[in-house]
Amino acid sequence: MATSLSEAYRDTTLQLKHIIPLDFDSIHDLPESHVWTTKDNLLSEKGDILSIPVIDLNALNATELVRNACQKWGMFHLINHGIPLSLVEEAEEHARRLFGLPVERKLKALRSPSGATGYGVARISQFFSKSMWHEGFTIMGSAVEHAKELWPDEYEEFCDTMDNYQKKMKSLAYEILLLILKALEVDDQNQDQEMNICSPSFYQSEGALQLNSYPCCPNPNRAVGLAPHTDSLLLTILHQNNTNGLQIFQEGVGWVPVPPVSGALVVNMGDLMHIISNARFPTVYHRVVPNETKHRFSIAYFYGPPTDSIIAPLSKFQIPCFRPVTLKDYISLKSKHLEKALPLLRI
Ligand SMILES: C=C1C[C@]23C[C@H]1CC[C@H]2[C@@]12CCC[C@@](C)(C(=O)O1)[C@H]2[C@@H]3C(=O)O
Ligand SMILES: O=C(O)CCC(=O)C(=O)O
Ligand SMILES: [Fe+2]
Repeated sequence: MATSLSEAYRDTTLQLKHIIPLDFDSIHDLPESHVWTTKDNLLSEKGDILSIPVIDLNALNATELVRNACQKWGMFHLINHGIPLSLVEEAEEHARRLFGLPVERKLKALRSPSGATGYGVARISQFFSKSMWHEGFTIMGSAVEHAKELWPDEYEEFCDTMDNYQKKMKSLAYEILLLILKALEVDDQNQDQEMNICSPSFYQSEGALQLNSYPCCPNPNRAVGLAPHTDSLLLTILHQNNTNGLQIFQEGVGWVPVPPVSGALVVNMGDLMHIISNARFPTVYHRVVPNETKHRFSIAYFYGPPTDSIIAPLSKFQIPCFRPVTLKDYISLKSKHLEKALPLLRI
């Protein structure tokens, strides 16, 4: 039996203090545990004029637009993506309902120290001495076990919405992946072969869903919503509610805000895409800054191949700059070395 994604994320080293979020409802001042002194808050001076491209999935020149956006930013806003707005709104509504529960209730669905799913702080928290102004809920496959802990009698609607959302995201992610392979000039003939490099059973990948909540913050300048990181898998599809906060880092430019575009989903490249594109596409280093007056919610879908797939630069690249790695091994490298995982694979 192949290892499931949640098994690959099983961790035996995490401690409970690295899982339980703050009880935001009862806090009126920023506690010392959440004050980040080293945070460089500097936004790019060109930040206002720089903006992440908006791409229409049905545009005739979508491939070229995706190629340029991926090369320059590793990120784009996607419109005409075919996901009904009603489904996105429904999922956001469920996320609000979940994070709005009293803390005792949310803690019933706490991620276990060795587990991958449920309520808790972001996994990367263990690498930082200060805590983030954030709470999350991770779903891999069915959410039913944790949903029952949150709402013993009325968990079904939540599960149905999350199932449906994941299913739609998965087919959209696949469509985007094909577009990206085209953008990388993998011709149709080679496509099957290239897909096999990613996986013999690519279509069985499950992906993961992360609901994020960043409550209003009493002192946003000294706090961090989500610390800078890159996403590990192939690509991420993000819905952000109408609240600023997401920023991406560009070498030589600084932090660039990614304000929400109504109706659009944000697509960003992850570490695995950086590998298969032989470093032609950057993996996006991003963070979230908190807000004093608006509560930010976001929903991220992480798309990747099955965990036993071998990840390597596409065969068209004659001088590969990464050595092959299975996703399972990459996950364990990343959980030990965070952003030093990718350089460790450099040839
Ligand atoms: C499939 C994934 C992707 C994960 C781990 C696992 C489930 C939760 C995802 C996140 C969500 C929050 C940021 C991140 C960096 C984190 O701490 O947990 C992500 C991470 C990754 O992209 O590495
Ligand atoms: O809230 C956001 O916009 C960012 C979320 C994110 O980066 C993640 O879940 O990996
Ligand atoms: Fe992320």
